[in-house]
Amino acid sequence: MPLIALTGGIASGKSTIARRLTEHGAVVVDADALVREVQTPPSHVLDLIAAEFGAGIVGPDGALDREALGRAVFGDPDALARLNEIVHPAVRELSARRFAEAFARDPRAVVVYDVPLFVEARVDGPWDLVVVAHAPAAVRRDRLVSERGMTAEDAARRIAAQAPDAARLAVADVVVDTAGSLSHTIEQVDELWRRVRS
Ligand SMILES: CC(C)(COP(=O)(O)OP(=O)(O)OC[C@H]1O[C@@H](n2cnc3c(N)ncnc32)[C@H](O)[C@@H]1O)[C@@H](O)C(=O)NCCC(=O)NCCS
Ligand SMILES: Nc1ncnc2c1ncn2[C@@H]1O[C@H](COP(=O)(O)OP(=O)(O)OP(=O)(O)O)[C@@H](O)[C@H]1O
Repeated sequence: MPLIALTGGIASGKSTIARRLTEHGAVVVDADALVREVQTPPSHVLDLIAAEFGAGIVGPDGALDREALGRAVFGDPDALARLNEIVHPAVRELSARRFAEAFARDPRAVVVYDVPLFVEARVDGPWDLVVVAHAPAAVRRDRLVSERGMTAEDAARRIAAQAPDAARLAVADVVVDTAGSLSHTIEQVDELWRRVRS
């Protein structure tokens, strides 16, 4: 039955942790995927985004131009706040539905919500555990540059658009140290799984 929130800054290793938990049998609900789902046309959320940020934010195929919207919001806190106000309520509703569906299918399921903006969006819920993936911002910035091809400036803007490490650590029940080797991360996740399953 446990409902677990998994958060961490960008490139902190949440996906790595979520994948390992899936291998153990957890049901992972991915907030980034829910964001994409509520933005896929036909979509009331997409209509609101176009009304707020201009029709140029929607490509010729009718889909959201993510790069253009990213340029508009990362680096402009007011614009980002307006985007969040449009997107987050829809994601909140959809996530609650997904948790309920997972527990209806299997009341003993371990459901993990992979949610980057747990702190920023004040995502509330009856969490049994809050797990924070933690690697210092400098490590995450280097990963964004070397592995995702971002410029150092883009990486810094994305990181600055999120809560500081201390704010996430303050709400953690469990911290997974993701600054070391991948096998060190996996070992900690396996330990976490034993704890939630015992
Ligand atoms: C601005 C958008 C179009 C950029 O799309 P893009 O494909 O470049 O990035 P993607 O969605 O894959 O996000 C990658 C990472 O960026 C960070 N990020 C995304 N949105 C935000 C945000 N609103 N505030 C801070 N960080 C964010 C997160 O760490 C996320 O995991 C998109 O991120 C978006 O619509 N964001 C608003 C909704 C949101 O809050 N998403 C975060 C998940 S809860
Ligand atoms: N010890 C580690 N634990 C986890 N990931 C690591 C570690 N060392 C290096 N990495 C790398 O760091 C990157 C983390 O990216 P990942 O997609 O897992 O992060 P994320 O938190 O899900 O990011 P996002 O917020 O952008 O969705 C991966 O490329 C992963 O291989």
